[in-house]
Amino acid sequence: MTSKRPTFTDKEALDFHSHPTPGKLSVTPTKPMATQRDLSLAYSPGVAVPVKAIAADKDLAYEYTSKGNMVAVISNGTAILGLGDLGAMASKPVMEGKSVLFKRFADVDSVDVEVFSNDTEELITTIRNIGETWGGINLEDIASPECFIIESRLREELDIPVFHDDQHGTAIIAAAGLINACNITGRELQDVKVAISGAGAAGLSCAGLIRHLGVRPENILMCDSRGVVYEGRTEKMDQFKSAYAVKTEKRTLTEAMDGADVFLGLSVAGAVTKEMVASMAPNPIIFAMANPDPEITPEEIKQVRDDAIIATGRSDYPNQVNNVLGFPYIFRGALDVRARSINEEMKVAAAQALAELAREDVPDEVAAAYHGSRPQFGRDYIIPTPFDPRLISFVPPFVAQAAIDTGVARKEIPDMDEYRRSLARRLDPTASFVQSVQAAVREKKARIVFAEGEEPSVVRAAFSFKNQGLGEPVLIGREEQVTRTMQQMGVPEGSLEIVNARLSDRNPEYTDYLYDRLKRQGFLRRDAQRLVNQDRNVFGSCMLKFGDADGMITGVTRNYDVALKDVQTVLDPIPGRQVIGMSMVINRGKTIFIADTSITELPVAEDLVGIACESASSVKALGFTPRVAFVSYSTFGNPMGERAEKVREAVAMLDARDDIDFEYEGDISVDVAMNPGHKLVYPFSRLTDAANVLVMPAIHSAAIATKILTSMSRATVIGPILLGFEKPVQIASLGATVNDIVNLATFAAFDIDMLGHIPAAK
Ligand SMILES: NC(=O)C1=CN([C@@H]2O[C@H](COP(=O)(O)OP(=O)(O)OC[C@H]3O[C@@H](n4cnc5c(N)ncnc54)[C@H](OP(=O)(O)O)[C@@H]3O)[C@@H](O)[C@H]2O)C=CC1
Ligand SMILES: CC(=O)C(=O)O
Ligand SMILES: [Mg+2]
Repeated sequence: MTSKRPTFTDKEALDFHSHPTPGKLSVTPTKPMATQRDLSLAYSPGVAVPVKAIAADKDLAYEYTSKGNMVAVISNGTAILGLGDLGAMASKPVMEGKSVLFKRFADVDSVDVEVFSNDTEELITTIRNIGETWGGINLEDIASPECFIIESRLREELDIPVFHDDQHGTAIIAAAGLINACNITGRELQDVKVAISGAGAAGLSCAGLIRHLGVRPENILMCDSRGVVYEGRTEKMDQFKSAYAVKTEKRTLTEAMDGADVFLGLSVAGAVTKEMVASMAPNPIIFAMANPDPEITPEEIKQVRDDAIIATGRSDYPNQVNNVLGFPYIFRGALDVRARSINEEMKVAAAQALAELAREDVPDEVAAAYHGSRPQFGRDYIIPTPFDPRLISFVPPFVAQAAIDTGVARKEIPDMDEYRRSLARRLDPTASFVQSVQAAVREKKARIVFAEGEEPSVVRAAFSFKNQGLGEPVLIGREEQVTRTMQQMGVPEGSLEIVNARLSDRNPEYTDYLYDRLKRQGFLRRDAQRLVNQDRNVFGSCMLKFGDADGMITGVTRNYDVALKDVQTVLDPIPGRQVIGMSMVINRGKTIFIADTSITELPVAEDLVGIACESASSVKALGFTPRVAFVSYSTFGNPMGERAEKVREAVAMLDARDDIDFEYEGDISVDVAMNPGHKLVYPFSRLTDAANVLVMPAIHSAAIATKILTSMSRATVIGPILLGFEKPVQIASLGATVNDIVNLATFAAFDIDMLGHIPAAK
């Protein structure tokens, strides 16, 4: 297969880490700190009450502090990834990264702690002394063999889970893959012969776990930089390797792999040759997991074998064996039962759960997370991918149950089904939603115009858009200027298409069209010519009109109204449809849509009907069931007023139509509409649940409400998404971030308008 390795420049990686705020983490309070009362409860004197309670019973820290959902990621930087000993400070980006993954995949709060010491005893003392304050400790990137001593001592001395991820995380995922690879090749674990390259943290832990799962000790040949770890060897041995030494005549990795069913690589790139692979048993299982480059590449393996099941630690080949599939979910399960440790049974439960999940049928919403292709259990899909949204609700219950069964849980889970549902609700819905839109867009390979092509943030967004496989960006601008910006951004020359409006051979055709459109509005031909040459929004819109591109993103350098006017110079609404702006607001597991946030200032009843039809159809196209509320300051006529009357008129107009296939209600105030229990007071309401589409009575209420949500809550706001134009154009707000631009470009490529809409008027 060809490498699909995601490409980014060093500058992009640095910018990602420094903008808009240095680092990847921040702390968010869970209590309001608004009033004097809040202050006296949160701090002195109120805080004295939980202090005394915890002093009397330390386990009450789980009730009154964040301990129960807080994991420390601790390192001294002596073995950072495959980069070696680069010190504690250099390990900070990785540790922050692990903390972010904890939050992203399992809603575990986490902070990184770097300890500036390479002394084993000092490290143990330091971690032990701060240990009990956390719900668990994830040790990371600490060199072997010290890591074994540090972890086992801390496990003895602390009453919380201490888990060295590089050992056990890796072992759990490798074991899950091995269980499934054996299943596919018809092998039993107790029969397989395994050669392992690497007798360090990861290699020895893998050997330990697969032994526990049934592989016979004498069938595991460990190799390190000196060859096979055999009984009687003295060179470069320690107590940890000795535990895996076997009686054998074999001395080299070449000999160990001869006839082996399974190879596990946890050593260094290039440790394995094609000849070694060729000598393995039929249908060999080859996990070359060294990072960032495997012991042998899948391409090399395929040159000598067509019957191998292959896995690597990387995301650009099928079957990624990486510990990110493990630690978030293992700790989630452990924390939820307030486990005192993570034991073998919990690790085995996690490995078996991961193996089982890969064998399950992949439903639609999961296929979306796999970039649109539906994986099927088999040689190229032996293990779920990290973005599988089922992981959060599938794996932790097995871990939690194993903790309960083995007596290390402080807490039971009374209702496992409810626990599973609550786990699913923890997942940030933005990420899954954006991913499913991205999956659809990747299939389309749309050509998207980035109209402000000389702007640094636009260049970066275009590069990111292309690298994520979302489509083909076209930058409008002067070549020398765009190229200079690309150089400053570290974007490789020639990697993005640039179109100079002034020099384009499409100008005469675009000018003819525009002149014909504007000639009765006081425009001369040369005015039209000037617009095409000089106005990038006009030129870009002409590209869409003539099919030279599929969508456009603009707005970063001009205010919304100006950009909109430029676009309207060239493009019309879809006949029978209304152009609207719809914002998507995602907060704490809930998604709502607000319209019209950008076009019609004071909508009359007909406009409100159009806004409702447009937004309901779009929301449906995005995979949601729309429940539309025509919101107002009044609820069902109380109090009456001029604006509320327009809203009531709009509802009556919809009532008179027979082509409306979505739920709607109004006039209704926001608090009533968004309360699923509102039927108790208004039993006649036609909404079957809380409204998720809020049609606002005027643009100012829509825009103000959305901005308040953005500023005052942790809500993620996408949009306004522009709907109803004959060609998909999206307008970002002035100074939009690279992420905002990419999101809106993705919506331009998605082209919701083409997905079937109810007309504004019948
Ligand atoms: N995919 C994943 O999720 C993970 C992958 N890894 C990868 O596994 C590898 C090892 O990591 P880790 O166990 O933490 O590191 P360690 O430093 O603890 O262990 C490395 C081991 O590799 C051995 N080794 C070095 N060179 C060779 C060679 N040429 N042939 C055979 N063995 C060799 C070392 O031998 P000796 O003992 O003689 O020095 C040592 O036993 C790294 O590449 C890392 O990226 C690690 C964690 C997770
Ligand atoms: C994946 C990981 O934890 C490592 O490479 O160290
Ligand atoms: Mg690591």
